[in-house]
Amino acid sequence: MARFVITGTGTDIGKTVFAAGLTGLLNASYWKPVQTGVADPGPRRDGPWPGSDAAFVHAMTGAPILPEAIILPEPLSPHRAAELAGVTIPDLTPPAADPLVIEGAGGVLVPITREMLSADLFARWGIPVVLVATTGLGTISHTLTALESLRARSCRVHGVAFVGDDNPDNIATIAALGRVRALGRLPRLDPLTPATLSAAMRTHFDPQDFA
Ligand SMILES: Nc1ncnc2c1ncn2[C@@H]1O[C@H](COP(=O)(O)OP(=O)(O)OP(=O)(O)O)[C@@H](O)[C@H]1O
Ligand SMILES: C[C@H](N)[C@H](N)CCCCCC(=O)O
Ligand SMILES: [Mg+2]
Repeated sequence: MARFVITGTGTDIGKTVFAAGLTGLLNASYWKPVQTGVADPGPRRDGPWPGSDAAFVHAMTGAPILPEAIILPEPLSPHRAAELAGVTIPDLTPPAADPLVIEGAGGVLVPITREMLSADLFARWGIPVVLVATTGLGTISHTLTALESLRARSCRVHGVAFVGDDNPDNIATIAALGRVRALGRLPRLDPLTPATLSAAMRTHFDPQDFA
């Protein structure tokens, strides 16, 4: 089985870019169960909604995209975006695809509902969790805090994937104090293209670490 949940130390930190890279590296399918901040494009096109994380992953990899369980227009936490849309979050049982890369919304404790946080869902799934973290100042506390939150909820922590400029001591410190595998580091790519992302993933990550 090669099924992984991609979560992060927060929102906007690089989960989708890393998830796209991992999806390509593993020849996996991709699933974003709850997407917020994306407006309905009208009659659903044959494919991911423009502006969604799934649309980015598909553009970067051409990978099979499994439809979101729910897409909400407000760029907010799922619990609040659903309330404002007047809907309830549906059942979020992962598809059976394998290999499969699942991307969470925002950081590890983002509320899916007012009763269930993202990490609670990941624990229920029992799928290994990859925590995406930045490399610069501030990441040590953010990452160790996220790891404690995941473990307190019995999530299966697979390792940390870093995004950003190299920072060997921050990475080593997090690995040691967090008792966690540093899986690799994805540099900030410019340009960010299917080719540069694929090359960077092959250079900085080992598929065997996800076997
Ligand atoms: N390795 C990278 N190289 C270049 N740009 C990057 C990289 N990682 C992230 N970015 C850019 O940073 C921004 C945020 O990245 P991304 O969308 O992956 O964040 P996210 O954690 O998935 O956010 P969300 O919580 O909304 O899902 C995007 O504009 C993305 O293109
Ligand atoms: C809108 C954003 N891009 C994500 N989809 C959702 C992020 C929720 C963050 C909630 C929080 O931690 O305050
Ligand atoms: Mg994302």
